[in-house]
Amino acid sequence: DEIFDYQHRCSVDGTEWEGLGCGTTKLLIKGGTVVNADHQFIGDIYVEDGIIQTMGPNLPVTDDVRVIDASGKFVMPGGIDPHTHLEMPFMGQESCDDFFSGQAAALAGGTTMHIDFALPSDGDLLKGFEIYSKKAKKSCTDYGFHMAVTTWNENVAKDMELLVKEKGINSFKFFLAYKGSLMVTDEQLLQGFKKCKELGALPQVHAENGDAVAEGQSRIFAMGITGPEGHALSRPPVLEGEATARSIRLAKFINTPLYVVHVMSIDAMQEISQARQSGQRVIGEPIVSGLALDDSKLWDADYKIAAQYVMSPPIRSTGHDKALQAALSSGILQLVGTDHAPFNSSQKAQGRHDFRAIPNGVNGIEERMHIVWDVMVNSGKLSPREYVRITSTACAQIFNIHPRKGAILPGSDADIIILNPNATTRISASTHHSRMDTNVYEGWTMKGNIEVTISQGRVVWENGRLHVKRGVGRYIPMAPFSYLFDGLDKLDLEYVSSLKAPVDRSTDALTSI
Ligand SMILES: NC(=O)NCCC(=O)O
Ligand SMILES: [Zn+2]
Ligand SMILES: [Zn+2]
Repeated sequence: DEIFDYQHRCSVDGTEWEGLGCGTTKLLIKGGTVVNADHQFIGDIYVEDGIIQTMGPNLPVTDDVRVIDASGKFVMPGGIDPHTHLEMPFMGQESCDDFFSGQAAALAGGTTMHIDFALPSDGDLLKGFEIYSKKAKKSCTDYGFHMAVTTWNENVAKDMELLVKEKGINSFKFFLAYKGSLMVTDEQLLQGFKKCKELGALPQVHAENGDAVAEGQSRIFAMGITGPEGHALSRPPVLEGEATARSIRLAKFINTPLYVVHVMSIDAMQEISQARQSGQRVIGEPIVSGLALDDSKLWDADYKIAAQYVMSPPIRSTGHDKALQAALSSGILQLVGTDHAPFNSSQKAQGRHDFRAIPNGVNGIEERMHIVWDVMVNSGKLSPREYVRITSTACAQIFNIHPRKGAILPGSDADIIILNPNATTRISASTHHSRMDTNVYEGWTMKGNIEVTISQGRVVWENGRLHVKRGVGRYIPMAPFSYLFDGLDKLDLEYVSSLKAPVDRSTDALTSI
């Protein structure tokens, strides 16, 4: 935590804050281009008590208000990362960013909220939720949870109900990969989908065929390929396409909406495209590494470099990245996450002689907003408004926290970023705020810099300095039955009425015997 530059301490509303500007609870962000997902205008935003109060041209200002000049810059909702793994126990390691360091990194990169995946503890969902809630007490920004379901029994069903009705959970992730640990069978997946639908919770899938991955790993290892490149070779896109197609079809059979996390390949993206074209409610989430990187580094002769890029589903060969970008532009895919699952080089060293033991995961929580700006907006593939939609608003809508989050509107939380399109950003492990000792975007240089991040109405990132405090991050409960569930009952009725009438056999020969 010594990396953070605390200038002074002060007390505001009984809370101790550290850092420059920490005492300012009244802010006027002046003259910027204010961008929402559906409209933009040049004007001011007035913030007080952590809430956006008013917006418009030339708002009046009093002496006790701090004015931030945003002319020539974009003023946008803070990023919401729908997919992170902080302090995650996984493959014999624990991801090296905790809820403080990971969130501090997020704030330095313009992300003001994230949704982390809480894992069950020995299959116990409630216990897992409590453990994660405790870990998150050190939070310095707002967060929510998805809950993973890794087995099926009566207790799981009961816990799901309690988590949705009393604990603010409205999404559950099912792993179709990681055989022998997190993976569920089709039967378990079906039961989970049914329960999700009943509760109005969104099922999410990690779509890779875990049985086939295990087979692929044995095959590639037996060929003498033991290094990080073996990871990509052992779980090709066809296995992601298969599991994506299977989960989409099972979701159709149950008539539930579905969210496919970390879409990494053309194969998976095309399945989502086809389902959406047929009218099925499927959400596709690409992640930054899939949009911006290719698999070439997995073949680097230096193990430390190659192992950094090991994640699942794997980062694919050139071509998949461009296709995913295009799918995002055209609306086939809806929002961008990171799957920030940071394992540093000493943790990655665990798989030095066997790629199957390399902890899976890459960094991204701090880089997402900049890389997506570069890859999608600087390239002309998306407008700033669309950028806001895929980095913030769509996530808030899907997880039912809009317009509290994901919007610059009177009454919304004052989670705001100021992006200077003419300034330059350079990404490096030597300057980032995550605890990772490497960065998969090392050396990436781009036009556009998030100069200011405001979280809960306070300036937490400014002039290249973080001003954050443990424990002020709030758990944001998420209500069930988002817009994705509207009208599902009508489709259920349509299904029932489409069934051909059953045959009356009461008078046939066998019955009368
Ligand atoms: N993706 C990855 O490699 N690690 C995190 C766990 C997961 O999301 O599957
Ligand atoms: Zn996953
Ligand atoms: Zn993940």
